[in-house]
Amino acid sequence: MTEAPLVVRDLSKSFGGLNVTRSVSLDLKPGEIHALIGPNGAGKSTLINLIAGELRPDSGAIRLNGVDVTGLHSEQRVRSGLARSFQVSSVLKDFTVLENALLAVVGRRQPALNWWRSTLSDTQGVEEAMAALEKVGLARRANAKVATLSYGERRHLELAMALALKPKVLLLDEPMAGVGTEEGHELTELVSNLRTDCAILLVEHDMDVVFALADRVSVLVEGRMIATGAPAEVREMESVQHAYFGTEDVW
Ligand SMILES: Nc1ncnc2c1ncn2[C@@H]1O[C@H](COP(=O)(O)OP(=O)(O)OP(=O)(O)O)[C@@H](O)[C@H]1O
Repeated sequence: MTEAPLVVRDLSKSFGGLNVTRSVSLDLKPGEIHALIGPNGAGKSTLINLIAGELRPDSGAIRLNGVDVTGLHSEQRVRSGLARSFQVSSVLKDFTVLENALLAVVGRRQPALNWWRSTLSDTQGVEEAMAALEKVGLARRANAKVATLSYGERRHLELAMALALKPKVLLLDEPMAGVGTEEGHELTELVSNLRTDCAILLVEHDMDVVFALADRVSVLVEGRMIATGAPAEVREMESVQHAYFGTEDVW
């Protein structure tokens, strides 16, 4: 049987005396959107950073498409089929939309020096970058300077840059943060359609978005994974209501 695109096993991470990730295990199935939720400070971003390779775990293992990537750098994980879209805007404002998407394509294919000169005449690269922009509805803005894009359009571009890496696994850390209601709906639909391209691990605080998108939900509380299941199922779990929701009715 083929292994799940992302398998996390018994992952642990401490900062000084603080155990932020405690023996966390997680499987991401092909084509699923899996939401990771939990209260502030539960360790969601730390887990994403561990999976992306920005942080090293103290123990445990991470496998991408059957390959153990625990000891690999983030760029090597990208080449193994992992991409992430950042919470903080990471696009180059003085470049055009197309140039930003092209940078992502080139970064995947040719991380060595001397890349930019060859990139400008790289028709296949341009086609791949345009295909990624098409996916997020930004192709018509390809030649616009990023500085002229709306905030929502920049979030679309960040997604396109992640997609240009042709990932099998996409990590999305609060993709809707800071966007308005209408743009939020658009982004939700867009993310929903990405299911056919890759499996997605989504960190999201907005429960409406979680319910609209997630096939499964995992709940992280104080560094421990306390529940995984279908959204409606997880919502009803007493342990989840007790540990995560406390006095607030966030659903
Ligand atoms: N580099 C670090 N050094 C020390 N402590 C850290 C570091 N990074 C995170 N922490 C701590 O680890 C805990 C988990 O943080 P993390 O950002 O992963 O939580 P989170 O669930 O993403 O929170 P939020 O929902 O507020 O973004 C917090 O107590 C945080 O202060």
